[in-house]
Amino acid sequence: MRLGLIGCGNIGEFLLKAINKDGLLQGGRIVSIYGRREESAAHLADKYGTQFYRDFGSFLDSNLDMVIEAATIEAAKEYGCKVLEGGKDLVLSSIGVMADDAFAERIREVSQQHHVNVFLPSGAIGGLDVLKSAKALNELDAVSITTRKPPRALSSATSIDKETVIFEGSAAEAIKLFPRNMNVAIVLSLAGLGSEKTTVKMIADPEVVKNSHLIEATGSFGKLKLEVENDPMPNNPKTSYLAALSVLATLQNKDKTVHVG
Ligand SMILES: NC(=O)C1=CN([C@@H]2O[C@H](COP(=O)(O)OP(=O)(O)OC[C@H]3O[C@@H](n4cnc5c(N)ncnc54)[C@H](OP(=O)(O)O)[C@@H]3O)[C@@H](O)[C@H]2O)C=CC1
Ligand SMILES: O=C([O-])CC(=O)C(=O)O
Repeated sequence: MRLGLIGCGNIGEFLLKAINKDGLLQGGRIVSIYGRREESAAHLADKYGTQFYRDFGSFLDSNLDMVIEAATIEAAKEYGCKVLEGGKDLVLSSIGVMADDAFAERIREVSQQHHVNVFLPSGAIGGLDVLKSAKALNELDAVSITTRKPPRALSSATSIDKETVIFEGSAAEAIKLFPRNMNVAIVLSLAGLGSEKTTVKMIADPEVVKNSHLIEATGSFGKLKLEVENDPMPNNPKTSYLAALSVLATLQNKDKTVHVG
């Protein structure tokens, strides 16, 4: 499987190391990367034996089977449909882009037209399997996420010196205000009740070093309560290491014939 990568930051470099250096994706290799900053992307291309493209068209034409987006919501919006129209599967990290209903609808249409797949990894959270089962008979009643991060992981809250609730509202509002921290709320919305009905609480807490997410849900199945306490990525405290692992796991599982969960 020939993979292309958009974005050469934390998740991008994690994938380059895991796949191209450590061989953790059987039969797969990142052969092309697309980035904005030539100096860092060219260095990574050299380090991990791949080709760097500055021109998106040439990147897409480099005989790829699948493209992984690990950049930003804006980049996902700009390039997502082009990838699918080019006949390639797509893995999105910046899942917040799917909070835009018109864009999400377009992604569904284009992927059907071109017979390609879009993968939305569970990212920095879990419990999506429970929500999907719980709503099989439309009997999922409520879903919430409480995110607690150190202030330095929340760029808008750098001067906070005691535990502070910095946001309470819907997932739809949360992703607009915190596009680098609330992708989790949108994947949760997609698995459950949608971004208007999924409720979010964000806490900046100077006492913690981990990024924790508490998922709670109720329905005819009973109750869900799941908390992950994530170590941050070394170079980007906003991003949890689990988010990078989940992109790799999505790639490792995509062609399995026996599906778990
Ligand atoms: N689903 C989930 O649970 C999670 C999702 N995420 C999301 O995943 C994405 C990647 O995260 P992470 O790797 O930590 O982020 P980083 O900020 O470490 O890296 C992002 C990279 O994307 C590049 N980039 C930005 N815009 C473009 C563009 N238009 N074209 C090409 N490259 C671009 C940046 O380059 P430059 O240096 O030029 O800006 C940078 O190299 C983010 O959107 C993040 O919010 C993160 C955590 C959890
Ligand atoms: O990595 C995390 O803990 C969550 C995050 O930033 C996001 O969902 O955007």
